[in-house]
Amino acid sequence: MTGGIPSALMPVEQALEALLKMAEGALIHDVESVPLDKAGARVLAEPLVATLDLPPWPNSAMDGYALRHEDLRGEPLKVSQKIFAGAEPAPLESGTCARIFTGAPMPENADSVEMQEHVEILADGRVRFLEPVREGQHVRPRGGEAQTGDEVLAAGVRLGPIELGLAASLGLPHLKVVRKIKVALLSTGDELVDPGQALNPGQIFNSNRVLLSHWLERLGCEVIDAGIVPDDLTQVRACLMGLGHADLILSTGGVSVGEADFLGQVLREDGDLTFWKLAIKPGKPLTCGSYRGIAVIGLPGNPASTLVTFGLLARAYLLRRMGVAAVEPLCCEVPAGFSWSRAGSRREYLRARLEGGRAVLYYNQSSSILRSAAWADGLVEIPEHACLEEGELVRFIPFAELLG
Ligand SMILES: Nc1nc2c(c(=O)[nH]1)N[C@H]1C(S)=C(S)[C@@H](COP(=O)(O)OP(=O)(O)OC[C@H]3O[C@@H](n4cnc5c(N)ncnc54)[C@H](O)[C@@H]3O)O[C@H]1N2
Ligand code: MOO
Repeated sequence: MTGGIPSALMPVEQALEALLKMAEGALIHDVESVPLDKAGARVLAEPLVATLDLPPWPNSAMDGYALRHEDLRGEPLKVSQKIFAGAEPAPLESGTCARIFTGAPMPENADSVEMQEHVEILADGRVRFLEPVREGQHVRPRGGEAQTGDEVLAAGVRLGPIELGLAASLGLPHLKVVRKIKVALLSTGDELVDPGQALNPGQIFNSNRVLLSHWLERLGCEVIDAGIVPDDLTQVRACLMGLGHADLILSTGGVSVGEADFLGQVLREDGDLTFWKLAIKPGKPLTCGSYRGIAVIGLPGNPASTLVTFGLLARAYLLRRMGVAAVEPLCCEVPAGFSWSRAGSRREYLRARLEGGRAVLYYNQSSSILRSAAWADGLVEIPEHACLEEGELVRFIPFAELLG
Protein backbone atom coordinates (compact mmCIF):
# COMPACT_ATOMS: atom_id res chain seq x y z
CA MET A 1 0.00 0.00 0.00
CA THR A 2 3.14 2.14 -0.23
CA GLY A 3 2.30 5.72 -1.11
CA GLY A 4 -1.44 5.21 -1.14
CA ILE A 5 -4.05 6.40 1.33
CA PRO A 6 -5.95 3.47 2.82
CA SER A 7 -9.70 3.48 3.02
CA ALA A 8 -10.21 0.56 5.44
CA LEU A 9 -8.69 0.32 8.90
CA MET A 10 -5.89 -2.24 9.12
CA PRO A 11 -6.33 -4.96 11.77
CA VAL A 12 -3.84 -4.87 14.62
CA GLU A 13 -2.25 -8.26 13.74
CA GLN A 14 -1.64 -7.15 10.19
CA ALA A 15 0.06 -3.95 11.37
CA LEU A 16 2.20 -5.93 13.79
CA GLU A 17 3.16 -8.34 11.03
CA ALA A 18 4.11 -5.44 8.74
CA LEU A 19 6.19 -3.83 11.48
CA LEU A 20 8.02 -7.04 12.28
CA LYS A 21 8.73 -7.58 8.60
CA MET A 22 10.13 -4.05 8.37
CA ALA A 23 12.27 -4.74 11.42
CA GLU A 24 13.57 -8.00 10.03
CA GLY A 25 14.61 -6.23 6.87
CA ALA A 26 16.75 -3.83 8.91
CA LEU A 27 18.18 -5.89 11.77
CA ILE A 28 20.92 -4.26 13.79
CA HIS A 29 23.94 -6.49 13.20
CA ASP A 30 26.63 -4.49 15.03
CA VAL A 31 27.89 -6.23 18.15
CA GLU A 32 29.73 -4.84 21.13
CA SER A 33 31.19 -6.33 24.26
CA VAL A 34 29.92 -4.77 27.48
CA PRO A 35 30.75 -5.41 31.12
CA LEU A 36 28.15 -7.43 32.97
CA ASP A 37 27.00 -4.51 35.12
CA LYS A 38 26.26 -2.44 31.99
CA ALA A 39 24.52 -5.21 30.09
CA GLY A 40 21.03 -4.82 31.62
CA ALA A 41 18.23 -4.43 29.03
CA ARG A 42 20.62 -5.28 26.19
CA VAL A 43 20.11 -8.10 23.70
CA LEU A 44 22.50 -11.03 23.63
CA ALA A 45 24.24 -11.13 20.24
CA GLU A 46 25.46 -14.70 20.39
CA PRO A 47 24.47 -17.77 22.40
CA LEU A 48 25.83 -17.91 25.93
CA VAL A 49 27.73 -21.16 26.26
CA ALA A 50 28.87 -22.58 29.60
CA THR A 51 32.65 -22.52 29.86
CA LEU A 52 32.61 -24.60 33.03
CA ASP A 53 30.45 -27.14 34.76
CA LEU A 54 27.92 -25.58 37.10
CA PRO A 55 28.35 -26.32 39.92
CA PRO A 56 32.04 -26.95 39.27
CA TRP A 57 32.14 -29.72 41.91
CA PRO A 58 29.58 -31.79 43.79
CA ASN A 59 28.47 -29.98 46.91
CA SER A 60 26.12 -30.27 49.82
CA ALA A 61 22.57 -28.94 49.62
CA MET A 62 22.21 -29.00 53.42
CA ASP A 63 23.97 -28.21 56.65
CA GLY A 64 24.66 -31.68 58.05
CA TYR A 65 26.93 -34.67 57.56
CA ALA A 66 28.47 -36.12 54.41
CA LEU A 67 28.98 -39.85 54.30
CA ARG A 68 29.47 -42.83 52.08
CA HIS A 69 26.15 -44.64 51.94
CA GLU A 70 27.66 -48.10 52.19
CA ASP A 71 29.31 -47.12 55.52
CA LEU A 72 25.88 -46.93 57.13
CA ARG A 73 25.41 -50.18 58.95
CA GLY A 74 23.38 -49.00 61.94
CA GLU A 75 26.45 -47.93 63.94
CA PRO A 76 27.19 -44.26 64.69
CA LEU A 77 29.99 -42.72 62.59
CA LYS A 78 32.97 -40.74 63.80
CA VAL A 79 33.35 -37.19 62.38
CA SER A 80 36.71 -37.08 60.58
CA GLN A 81 36.68 -33.51 59.19
CA LYS A 82 34.67 -30.29 59.01
CA ILE A 83 34.06 -28.73 55.58
CA PHE A 84 32.90 -25.15 55.06
CA ALA A 85 31.84 -23.59 51.75
CA GLY A 86 35.00 -22.45 49.99
CA ALA A 87 37.17 -25.22 51.48
CA GLU A 88 39.05 -27.93 49.60
CA PRO A 89 38.29 -31.12 51.56
CA ALA A 90 40.47 -34.19 52.01
CA PRO A 91 39.03 -37.51 50.81
CA LEU A 92 36.60 -38.98 53.33
CA GLU A 93 38.17 -41.64 55.53
CA SER A 94 36.35 -44.90 55.21
CA GLY A 95 33.82 -45.59 58.00
CA THR A 96 33.58 -41.92 59.03
CA CYS A 97 31.44 -38.94 58.13
CA ALA A 98 32.29 -35.27 57.62
CA ARG A 99 30.59 -32.26 59.17
CA ILE A 100 29.53 -30.24 56.11
CA PHE A 101 27.67 -27.01 55.36
CA THR A 102 25.44 -25.92 52.48
CA GLY A 103 27.47 -25.21 49.36
CA ALA A 104 30.64 -26.87 50.69
CA PRO A 105 32.37 -29.31 48.30
CA MET A 106 31.69 -32.98 48.91
CA PRO A 107 34.80 -34.87 49.93
CA GLU A 108 35.94 -37.63 47.60
CA ASN A 109 34.37 -40.99 48.55
CA ALA A 110 31.26 -39.38 50.09
CA ASP A 111 28.02 -39.78 48.14
CA SER A 112 25.22 -38.63 50.46
CA VAL A 113 24.38 -35.92 52.99
CA GLU A 114 22.10 -36.10 55.98
CA MET A 115 20.68 -32.86 57.37
CA GLN A 116 21.69 -32.12 60.94
CA GLU A 117 18.08 -32.19 62.19
CA HIS A 118 18.00 -35.97 61.50
CA VAL A 119 21.05 -36.99 63.53
CA GLU A 120 21.94 -37.36 67.16
CA ILE A 121 25.39 -36.36 68.40
CA LEU A 122 26.57 -38.83 70.99
CA ALA A 123 28.65 -37.89 74.06
CA ASP A 124 31.80 -39.21 72.37
CA GLY A 125 31.15 -36.95 69.34
CA ARG A 126 30.00 -39.74 67.00
CA VAL A 127 26.91 -39.20 64.86
CA ARG A 128 23.91 -41.49 64.91
CA PHE A 129 21.70 -41.33 61.83
CA LEU A 130 18.07 -41.38 62.93
CA GLU A 131 16.30 -41.63 59.58
CA PRO A 132 16.87 -43.84 56.54
CA VAL A 133 19.40 -42.16 54.23
CA ARG A 134 18.81 -42.40 50.48
CA GLU A 135 22.01 -42.85 48.51
CA GLY A 136 22.91 -39.54 46.83
CA GLN A 137 20.50 -37.47 48.88
CA HIS A 138 21.15 -33.75 49.38
CA VAL A 139 24.11 -33.77 47.01
CA ARG A 140 24.17 -31.25 44.16
CA PRO A 141 26.09 -33.02 41.43
CA ARG A 142 28.84 -31.41 39.38
CA GLY A 143 27.30 -29.98 36.20
CA GLY A 144 23.77 -30.42 37.59
CA GLU A 145 22.78 -26.95 36.38
CA ALA A 146 24.91 -26.74 33.23
CA GLN A 147 27.74 -28.66 31.67
CA THR A 148 30.66 -27.16 29.78
CA GLY A 149 29.48 -26.50 26.23
CA ASP A 150 25.77 -26.22 27.08
CA GLU A 151 23.94 -23.28 25.51
CA VAL A 152 22.37 -21.65 28.55
CA LEU A 153 20.92 -18.60 26.76
CA ALA A 154 20.08 -18.21 23.09
CA ALA A 155 21.13 -15.27 20.94
CA GLY A 156 18.37 -12.68 20.92
CA VAL A 157 17.55 -13.06 24.60
CA ARG A 158 17.02 -9.83 26.50
CA LEU A 159 19.30 -9.49 29.45
CA GLY A 160 17.48 -8.86 32.70
CA PRO A 161 18.52 -9.55 36.28
CA ILE A 162 18.03 -13.30 35.90
CA GLU A 163 20.07 -13.67 32.71
CA LEU A 164 22.83 -11.46 34.11
CA GLY A 165 22.89 -13.51 37.32
CA LEU A 166 23.23 -16.66 35.23
CA ALA A 167 26.12 -15.16 33.24
CA ALA A 168 27.78 -14.17 36.52
CA SER A 169 27.39 -17.70 37.86
CA LEU A 170 29.42 -18.83 34.85
CA GLY A 171 32.06 -16.24 35.70
CA LEU A 172 31.63 -14.18 32.54
CA PRO A 173 32.75 -10.57 33.06
CA HIS A 174 31.65 -9.31 29.60
CA LEU A 175 28.86 -10.17 27.22
CA LYS A 176 28.51 -9.68 23.48
CA VAL A 177 25.39 -7.64 22.88
CA VAL A 178 23.66 -6.03 19.91
CA ARG A 179 24.36 -2.32 19.51
CA LYS A 180 21.58 -0.16 20.91
CA ILE A 181 19.10 0.92 18.29
CA LYS A 182 19.26 4.72 17.87
CA VAL A 183 15.81 6.23 18.16
CA ALA A 184 15.27 9.89 17.32
CA LEU A 185 12.40 11.01 19.49
CA LEU A 186 10.33 13.85 18.19
CA SER A 187 7.24 15.62 19.52
CA THR A 188 5.11 17.57 17.08
CA GLY A 189 2.68 20.29 18.06
CA ASP A 190 2.55 24.08 18.44
CA GLU A 191 0.82 23.61 21.76
CA LEU A 192 3.69 21.77 23.45
CA VAL A 193 6.14 23.10 26.01
CA ASP A 194 8.44 21.02 28.16
CA PRO A 195 8.06 20.93 31.95
CA GLY A 196 10.00 23.80 33.48
CA GLN A 197 8.87 26.28 30.85
CA ALA A 198 6.05 28.80 31.29
CA LEU A 199 2.64 27.61 30.16
CA ASN A 200 1.09 30.25 27.92
CA PRO A 201 -2.57 30.30 26.87
CA GLY A 202 -3.43 27.34 24.66
CA GLN A 203 -0.31 25.40 25.58
CA ILE A 204 0.09 22.08 27.35
CA PHE A 205 3.08 20.31 28.80
CA ASN A 206 4.77 17.69 26.67
CA SER A 207 4.22 14.40 28.48
CA ASN A 208 4.88 12.02 25.59
CA ARG A 209 8.57 12.87 25.31
CA VAL A 210 9.44 11.91 28.88
CA LEU A 211 7.16 8.89 28.84
CA LEU A 212 8.76 7.56 25.68
CA SER A 213 12.36 8.42 26.44
CA HIS A 214 12.23 6.50 29.75
CA TRP A 215 10.44 3.64 28.11
CA LEU A 216 12.93 3.49 25.25
CA GLU A 217 15.80 3.37 27.71
CA ARG A 218 14.17 0.49 29.55
CA LEU A 219 13.99 -1.35 26.24
CA GLY A 220 17.72 -0.90 25.66
CA CYS A 221 17.46 1.85 23.02
CA GLU A 222 19.64 4.92 22.61
CA VAL A 223 17.48 8.03 22.59
CA ILE A 224 18.33 10.98 20.36
CA ASP A 225 16.24 13.89 21.58
CA ALA A 226 14.92 15.59 18.45
CA GLY A 227 12.90 18.09 20.49
CA ILE A 228 9.56 19.66 19.70
CA VAL A 229 8.72 20.52 16.11
CA PRO A 230 6.04 23.14 15.38
CA ASP A 231 3.06 22.34 13.21
CA ASP A 232 4.66 23.58 10.02
CA LEU A 233 5.12 21.50 6.90
CA THR A 234 8.55 22.91 6.05
CA GLN A 235 9.88 22.48 9.57
CA VAL A 236 8.56 18.94 9.92
CA ARG A 237 10.17 18.03 6.61
CA ALA A 238 13.47 19.69 7.56
CA CYS A 239 13.46 17.93 10.89
CA LEU A 240 12.99 14.49 9.32
CA MET A 241 15.75 15.26 6.81
CA GLY A 242 18.12 16.10 9.65
CA LEU A 243 17.64 12.73 11.36
CA GLY A 244 19.39 10.54 8.81
CA HIS A 245 21.77 9.24 11.51
CA ALA A 246 18.96 7.54 13.44
CA ASP A 247 17.85 3.93 13.02
CA LEU A 248 14.27 4.97 13.68
CA ILE A 249 12.40 8.25 13.87
CA LEU A 250 9.70 7.96 16.51
CA SER A 251 7.30 10.86 16.64
CA THR A 252 4.11 11.74 18.41
CA GLY A 253 1.25 13.81 17.06
CA GLY A 254 0.45 15.19 13.64
CA VAL A 255 -0.78 11.95 12.09
CA SER A 256 -4.51 12.50 12.02
CA VAL A 257 -6.50 14.37 9.39
CA GLY A 258 -6.39 17.90 10.84
CA GLU A 259 -5.05 20.87 8.92
CA ALA A 260 -1.99 21.00 11.17
CA ASP A 261 -1.20 17.26 11.07
CA PHE A 262 1.98 17.42 9.00
CA LEU A 263 4.01 14.41 10.08
CA GLY A 264 1.69 12.02 8.28
CA GLN A 265 1.43 14.34 5.30
CA VAL A 266 5.21 14.49 4.83
CA LEU A 267 5.44 10.73 4.98
CA ARG A 268 2.58 10.26 2.56
CA GLU A 269 3.79 12.89 0.13
CA ASP A 270 7.53 12.44 -0.01
CA GLY A 271 8.29 9.38 2.07
CA ASP A 272 7.15 5.78 1.83
CA LEU A 273 4.00 4.95 3.71
CA THR A 274 3.71 1.35 4.91
CA PHE A 275 0.43 1.82 6.73
CA TRP A 276 -1.80 4.45 8.22
CA LYS A 277 -5.00 4.02 10.21
CA LEU A 278 -5.55 0.91 12.26
CA ALA A 279 -8.59 -0.77 13.71
CA ILE A 280 -7.37 0.07 17.20
CA LYS A 281 -8.76 2.29 19.92
CA PRO A 282 -7.02 4.34 21.09
CA GLY A 283 -4.41 4.87 18.41
CA LYS A 284 -6.24 4.76 15.09
CA PRO A 285 -4.00 7.17 13.12
CA LEU A 286 -0.76 5.26 13.82
CA THR A 287 1.46 5.90 10.81
CA CYS A 288 4.38 3.90 9.70
CA GLY A 289 6.82 4.02 6.83
CA SER A 290 10.17 5.50 5.98
CA TYR A 291 11.64 8.84 5.03
CA ARG A 292 14.80 8.92 2.90
CA GLY A 293 15.59 5.37 3.95
CA ILE A 294 15.03 5.91 7.69
CA ALA A 295 12.16 4.04 9.30
CA VAL A 296 9.49 6.27 10.80
CA ILE A 297 6.80 5.38 13.31
CA GLY A 298 4.37 8.22 13.89
CA LEU A 299 2.40 7.62 17.08
CA PRO A 300 -0.86 9.49 17.58
CA GLY A 301 -0.40 12.40 19.96
CA ASN A 302 -3.09 11.68 22.55
CA PRO A 303 -1.15 10.35 25.57
CA ALA A 304 -3.12 7.11 25.93
CA SER A 305 -2.91 6.55 22.15
CA THR A 306 0.86 7.04 22.34
CA LEU A 307 1.02 4.56 25.22
CA VAL A 308 -1.09 1.86 23.59
CA THR A 309 0.45 2.03 20.12
CA PHE A 310 3.98 2.19 21.45
CA GLY A 311 3.38 -0.65 23.90
CA LEU A 312 1.63 -2.99 21.49
CA LEU A 313 3.35 -2.18 18.20
CA ALA A 314 6.42 0.07 18.28
CA ARG A 315 7.93 -1.86 21.20
CA ALA A 316 7.76 -5.12 19.27
CA TYR A 317 9.32 -3.44 16.23
CA LEU A 318 12.24 -2.07 18.26
CA LEU A 319 12.94 -5.35 19.99
CA ARG A 320 12.77 -7.33 16.78
CA ARG A 321 15.22 -4.92 15.10
CA MET A 322 17.66 -5.80 17.84
CA GLY A 323 17.11 -9.48 17.10
CA VAL A 324 14.73 -10.37 19.93
CA ALA A 325 12.61 -13.40 19.10
CA ALA A 326 10.05 -13.12 21.92
CA VAL A 327 8.48 -9.71 21.30
CA GLU A 328 4.90 -10.48 22.24
CA PRO A 329 3.94 -9.64 25.83
CA LEU A 330 2.81 -12.52 28.02
CA CYS A 331 -0.85 -12.03 28.77
CA CYS A 332 -3.57 -13.89 30.57
CA GLU A 333 -7.33 -14.21 30.56
CA VAL A 334 -9.26 -12.86 33.50
CA PRO A 335 -12.97 -12.48 34.20
CA ALA A 336 -14.30 -9.04 33.29
CA GLY A 337 -15.43 -7.06 36.30
CA PHE A 338 -17.63 -5.01 33.96
CA SER A 339 -20.03 -5.48 31.09
CA TRP A 340 -19.49 -4.00 27.62
CA SER A 341 -22.32 -3.17 25.25
CA ARG A 342 -20.54 -0.75 22.90
CA ALA A 343 -19.38 -3.16 20.18
CA GLY A 344 -17.05 -1.20 17.93
CA SER A 345 -15.28 -1.68 14.64
CA ARG A 346 -11.88 -1.04 16.25
CA ARG A 347 -10.18 -3.39 18.73
CA GLU A 348 -10.28 -1.58 22.00
CA TYR A 349 -7.64 -1.47 24.71
CA LEU A 350 -9.02 -0.36 28.04
CA ARG A 351 -6.96 0.68 31.00
CA ALA A 352 -7.84 -1.73 33.78
CA ARG A 353 -6.82 -2.86 37.20
CA LEU A 354 -7.02 -6.36 38.67
CA GLU A 355 -9.19 -6.40 41.75
CA GLY A 356 -10.10 -9.74 43.36
CA GLY A 357 -8.93 -11.51 40.20
CA ARG A 358 -11.25 -9.49 37.93
CA ALA A 359 -10.43 -6.69 35.55
CA VAL A 360 -12.08 -3.42 36.48
CA LEU A 361 -11.97 -0.35 34.27
CA TYR A 362 -10.88 3.19 34.95
CA TYR A 363 -14.00 5.32 34.79
CA ASN A 364 -12.65 7.56 32.02
CA GLN A 365 -11.17 5.81 28.98
CA SER A 366 -10.54 8.96 26.94
CA SER A 367 -7.36 8.76 24.89
CA SER A 368 -6.33 12.16 26.24
CA ILE A 369 -6.10 10.85 29.80
CA LEU A 370 -2.81 9.43 31.03
CA ARG A 371 -3.92 9.27 34.65
CA SER A 372 -6.05 6.27 33.72
CA ALA A 373 -2.88 4.33 32.89
CA ALA A 374 -1.16 5.37 36.11
CA TRP A 375 -4.18 3.94 37.95
CA ALA A 376 -4.27 0.74 35.91
CA ASP A 377 -2.22 -2.47 35.99
CA GLY A 378 -2.56 -3.10 32.28
CA LEU A 379 -4.81 -3.23 29.25
CA VAL A 380 -7.95 -5.25 28.67
CA GLU A 381 -8.51 -6.16 25.04
CA ILE A 382 -12.02 -6.00 23.64
CA PRO A 383 -12.14 -7.61 20.18
CA GLU A 384 -13.75 -5.85 17.27
CA HIS A 385 -17.57 -6.07 17.20
CA ALA A 386 -17.68 -7.70 20.66
CA CYS A 387 -20.03 -7.16 23.57
CA LEU A 388 -19.34 -8.68 26.97
CA GLU A 389 -21.25 -9.87 30.00
CA GLU A 390 -19.68 -9.34 33.39
CA GLY A 391 -17.66 -12.45 34.32
CA GLU A 392 -16.75 -13.37 30.74
CA LEU A 393 -13.06 -13.91 30.14
CA VAL A 394 -11.06 -11.06 28.62
CA ARG A 395 -7.44 -10.87 27.54
CA PHE A 396 -5.35 -8.83 29.97
CA ILE A 397 -1.92 -7.45 29.06
CA PRO A 398 0.00 -6.31 32.14
CA PHE A 399 1.90 -3.03 31.85
CA ALA A 400 4.79 -4.81 33.56
CA GLU A 401 5.14 -6.93 30.41
CA LEU A 402 5.05 -3.96 28.08
CA LEU A 403 7.25 -1.59 29.98
CA GLY A 404 10.32 -3.77 30.31
N1 LIG B 1 -11.69 14.52 12.15
C1 LIG B 1 -10.97 13.63 12.82
N2 LIG B 1 -10.27 14.04 13.89
C2 LIG B 1 -9.54 13.17 14.58
C3 LIG B 1 -9.51 11.81 14.18
C4 LIG B 1 -10.23 11.42 13.03
O1 LIG B 1 -10.23 10.24 12.63
N3 LIG B 1 -10.93 12.37 12.38
N4 LIG B 1 -8.79 10.95 14.92
C5 LIG B 1 -8.66 11.28 16.33
C6 LIG B 1 -7.80 10.33 16.97
S1 LIG B 1 -8.42 8.78 17.12
C7 LIG B 1 -6.61 10.68 17.49
S2 LIG B 1 -5.71 9.52 18.38
C8 LIG B 1 -6.05 12.00 17.34
C9 LIG B 1 -4.59 11.88 16.91
O2 LIG B 1 -4.15 13.02 16.41
P1 LIG B 1 -2.64 13.32 16.04
O3 LIG B 1 -1.81 12.13 16.17
O4 LIG B 1 -2.65 14.04 14.78
O5 LIG B 1 -2.16 14.18 17.26
P2 LIG B 1 -2.37 15.72 17.51
O6 LIG B 1 -3.56 16.20 16.82
O7 LIG B 1 -1.09 16.37 17.27
O8 LIG B 1 -2.64 15.64 19.07
C10 LIG B 1 -3.72 14.93 19.61
C11 LIG B 1 -3.87 15.32 21.07
O9 LIG B 1 -2.74 14.92 21.80
C12 LIG B 1 -2.11 16.03 22.43
N5 LIG B 1 -0.66 15.85 22.35
C13 LIG B 1 0.06 15.80 21.23
N6 LIG B 1 1.35 15.64 21.50
C14 LIG B 1 1.45 15.59 22.83
C15 LIG B 1 2.55 15.44 23.72
N7 LIG B 1 3.79 15.32 23.26
N8 LIG B 1 2.32 15.41 25.05
C16 LIG B 1 1.03 15.55 25.52
N9 LIG B 1 -0.05 15.67 24.71
C17 LIG B 1 0.16 15.71 23.39
C18 LIG B 1 -2.56 17.21 21.63
O10 LIG B 1 -2.47 18.41 22.32
C19 LIG B 1 -3.98 16.80 21.26
O11 LIG B 1 -4.85 17.06 22.33
O12 LIG B 1 -6.76 12.73 16.39
C20 LIG B 1 -8.18 12.69 16.57
N10 LIG B 1 -8.81 13.58 15.66
O1 MOO C 1 -7.41 6.43 18.35
MO1 MOO C 1 -7.68 7.88 19.09
O2 MOO C 1 -6.33 7.33 19.93
O3 MOO C 1 -9.15 6.99 19.63
O4 MOO C 1 -8.05 8.83 20.41
